Amino acid sequence: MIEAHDLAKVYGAKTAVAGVSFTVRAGQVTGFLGPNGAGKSTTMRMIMGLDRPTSGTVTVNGLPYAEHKAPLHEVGALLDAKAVHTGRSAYNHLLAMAATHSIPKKRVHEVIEMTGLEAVARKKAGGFSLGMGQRLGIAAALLGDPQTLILDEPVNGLDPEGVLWVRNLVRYLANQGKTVFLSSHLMSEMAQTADHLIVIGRGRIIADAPVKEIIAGTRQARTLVRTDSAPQLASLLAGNGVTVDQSEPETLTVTGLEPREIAQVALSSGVLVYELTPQLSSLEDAYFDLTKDEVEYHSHLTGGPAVAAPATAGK
Ligand SMILES: Nc1ncnc2c1ncn2[C@@H]1O[C@H](COP(=O)(O)OP(=O)(O)OP(=O)(O)O)[C@@H](O)[C@H]1O
Repeated sequence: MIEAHDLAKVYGAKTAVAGVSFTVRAGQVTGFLGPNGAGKSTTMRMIMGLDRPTSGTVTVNGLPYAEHKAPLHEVGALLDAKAVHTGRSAYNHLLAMAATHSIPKKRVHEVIEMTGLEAVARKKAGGFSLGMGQRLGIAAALLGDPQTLILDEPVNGLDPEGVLWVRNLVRYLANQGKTVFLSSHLMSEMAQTADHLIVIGRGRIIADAPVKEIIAGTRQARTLVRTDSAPQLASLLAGNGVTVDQSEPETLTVTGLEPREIAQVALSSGVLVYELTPQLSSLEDAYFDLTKDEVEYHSHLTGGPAVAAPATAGK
């Protein structure tokens, strides 16, 4: 378990983390999501004792990281996949780490196998691709079979097979009762991987809830409507907080009304409707809604979540 209380980090005039409190629980995958510069890496570094908090506290399994006698058995972290001694082979790198905690060679072989590094284990880590470096970083994090895992952008640089592998691995570890804390910019990835999300924007927590609640809670109901009288129905529905977007001749997307209310309007005007489908909002939509006021560098999001402003028909 990870527990942060009023945790803050200020660099000169810059407040990177503005006093956050949260709990990351065992037995589930918790995603740490936020735009660039939101404070994710700084928070993770403070958890790992690599950055001293300006104020507040953070503990891992009940103690500050530095007070654990055998930290590799408590918490494994992937914070910077490039932080590997480049001249050493992957095997020797892991062996050297293992030696600091009297971890047997057998475990080194195990983590190499778990991370699919067998073929390159004797090669110098300096020549590794980004994806291989990520796998090695994850192998190192798993070495002490820790109760808590902290992975900063673990799918960064991985191919689709690697992404799937990370997803299955973290799920497996959470099912074993471990605490898994994972950061990512990839909202779609989080939707498939995490059970619970902590969303951070400009150093503050803006959501801390199960993924399902975040998806369900932030958007107004949207309904796909198919009708042979699209312009007529659009003008009947639009206005008073209801927006209607016509994407195809017989297709409308209605925001702000429940399907039953749309059907009622259509019925009372004699308009034929042949499909009414509630649209589930994606995590990407929810994330964009949550963070739209919290983005430090707006340009970083312009190529990101595609949330088209609905056009209002009939105006
Ligand atoms: N050593 C430092 N000195 C000064 N400012 C820093 C330092 N480290 C981070 N910051 C600033 O603190 C803020 C939070 O940075 P942080 O790296 O924690 O964000 P992040 O959410 O991990 O972002 P990204 O996804 O881009 O890595 C940013 O504005 C960053 O520029």
